[in-house]
Amino acid sequence: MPNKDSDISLKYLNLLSEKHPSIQAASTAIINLTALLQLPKGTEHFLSDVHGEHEAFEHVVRNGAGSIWRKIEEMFGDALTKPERRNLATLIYYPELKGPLMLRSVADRDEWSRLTLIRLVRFCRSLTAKYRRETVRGFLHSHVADTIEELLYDQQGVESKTAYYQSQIDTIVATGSTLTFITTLAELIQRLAVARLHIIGDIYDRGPGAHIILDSLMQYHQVDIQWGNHDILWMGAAAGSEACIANVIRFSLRYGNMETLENGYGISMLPLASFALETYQDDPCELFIPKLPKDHNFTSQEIRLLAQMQKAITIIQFKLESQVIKRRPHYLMNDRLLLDQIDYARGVITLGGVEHPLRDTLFPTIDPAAPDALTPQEQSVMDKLLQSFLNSRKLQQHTRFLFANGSLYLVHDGNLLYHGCVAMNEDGEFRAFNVDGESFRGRTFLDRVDRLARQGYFDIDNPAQKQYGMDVMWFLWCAPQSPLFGKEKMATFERAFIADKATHVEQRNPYYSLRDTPQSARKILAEFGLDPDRGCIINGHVPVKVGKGESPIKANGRLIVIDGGFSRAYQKETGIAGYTLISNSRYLLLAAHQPFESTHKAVSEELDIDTATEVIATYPRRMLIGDTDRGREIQGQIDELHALLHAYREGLIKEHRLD
Ligand SMILES: O=P(O)(O)OC[C@H]1O[C@](O)(COP(=O)(O)O)[C@@H](O)[C@@H]1O
Ligand SMILES: [Mn+2]
Repeated sequence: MPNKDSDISLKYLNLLSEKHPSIQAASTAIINLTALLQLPKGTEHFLSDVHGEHEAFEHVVRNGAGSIWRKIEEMFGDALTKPERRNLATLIYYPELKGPLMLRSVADRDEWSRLTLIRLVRFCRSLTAKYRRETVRGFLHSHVADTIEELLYDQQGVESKTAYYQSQIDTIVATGSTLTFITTLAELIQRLAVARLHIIGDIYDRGPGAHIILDSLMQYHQVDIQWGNHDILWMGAAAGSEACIANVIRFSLRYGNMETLENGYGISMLPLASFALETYQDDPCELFIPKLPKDHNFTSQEIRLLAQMQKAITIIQFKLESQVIKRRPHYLMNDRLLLDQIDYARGVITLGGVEHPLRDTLFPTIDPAAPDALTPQEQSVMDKLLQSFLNSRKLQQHTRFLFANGSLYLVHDGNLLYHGCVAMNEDGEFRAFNVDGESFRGRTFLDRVDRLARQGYFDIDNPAQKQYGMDVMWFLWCAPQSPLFGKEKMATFERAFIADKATHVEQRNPYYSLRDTPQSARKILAEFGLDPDRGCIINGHVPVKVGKGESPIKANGRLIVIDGGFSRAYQKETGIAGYTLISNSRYLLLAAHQPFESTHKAVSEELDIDTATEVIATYPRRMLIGDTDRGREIQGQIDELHALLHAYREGLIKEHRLD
């Protein structure tokens, strides 16, 4: 029992009594919450660097990173043939697509329906064991909740109920409700299989479907996001940062991936296209030919236009970035003022005292006397693009979702989740970031830039502060000390204009070598108030070169990198096609996925993703909800309810309802 003189104020207890208006209501809440703590913790999945590969993402979420297939094998391994199990799995993953196909193709619809419903109920029932009945009911639409609940909690084998149960199945079929119930059961299975999803950054860029992933995450029952550099870039663009807008467009054009910009967010490329056509009409723009997938369907004219647009926006980007760097000297990025280092007459650039010939010397919009000044036409293009970004309802909705459900890092159940790094010096100390005479490092630095990024989006009453925040969002995209980037430079200019590959190298922050040592990981865990002996840092951002023998598990298990290359651009480097880290009530598992073909093939050919799963850690006992952060929150609620009960009983608060 909590102590009587808890410091919970009477005012707060009065508020609480509105929600629990009687002694019995408060007691019932205590009973339910206390029992909840005894349930096994929910299964959580961690993903990162999905980079717009929406079909692969959808599949690994729908198939529970392979856990649903394993359970089907376990439950139906003897009763069903492998083709029947594959069919059932595909139906569970894509009920809305596979269900209609099956109903049209099976010989005996009613028989298939009955059998399938019974199997899905059985499968679903096995997953409900970890949930309160009320929670499961909360996942169901009201028009089917009663029936589903009766089917799920049917007392197996009780003579009197068998006919009752069978009749429900038969009547579902007879009333033509099979598809509704198959879909409901399948979606319930997907929900029950994964209690919570953690996305550790880089939803956007390179692949075509970031906007589709965001829509899907907005519908997901429990999700948190730790922003990646690509995410904060799009968030900065949505906030109205011109430097971020230019980068977002350049990156999309680089991959010829206009779906998110044009179809997802309705951003018109017309102003940029017409400006590029006119300004670069005689320029082959060869260095800016987009990196296109083999199966692209662009015409040669379209590819040429994309190249002209990419060059046009790249020059605008460099100018805008120079402006940011000059107005934020504390970013210490003057080495990136590259336009000022170019001898336009000779077509060379001097970097670190070394002269490099430029592979492209056509800069029709650059005035050597003021290289980072936008021409009136460039400014007009940026003005129109800015309006397009600000007025895109879907982009603004996704951005607000990322702010509401996301952050720079997350401390969760003793673990620390962030996309990139915590900037360190060679000696393993946290790198200080100095501004206005103040020094920020480690956790205080991450907290500061998290808040400044939010100001960059929300602080519309204070334009100067908002601009400061928007510049921070650009800083987080590409600055050496950014916790989302962590490389000495983003060598976009060098990779485009300089042949010498030595200038293309992006030296990583010392964090990336120190992260292999347990003491650095332990230092970071302690910095964030976590147990250095048991906590785990979970990162994305830098692809794990699995094919070359690199392990995702670093620092004796204190740090795990889960960027397994969902992005097709990185699969050569990683040798796999993405990781899912799985934390359930017994184990910490790492699932390594093989490449995913397509949703169409997954449904029509019943192809699944081959996933190899390895146990990373086995918990000493089954972890309960009571062992988690959520459990600690619930315990707090229980303590408050005991105080309320006490207040009712001591006559300090009157009952509002006579239960
Ligand atoms: O070759 P691409 O796709 O342009 O990517 C190169 C750029 O992307 C980065 O790797 C950042 O993107 P990631 O966070 O996805 O790695 C930069 O370091 C690099 O300059
Ligand atoms: Mn990244």
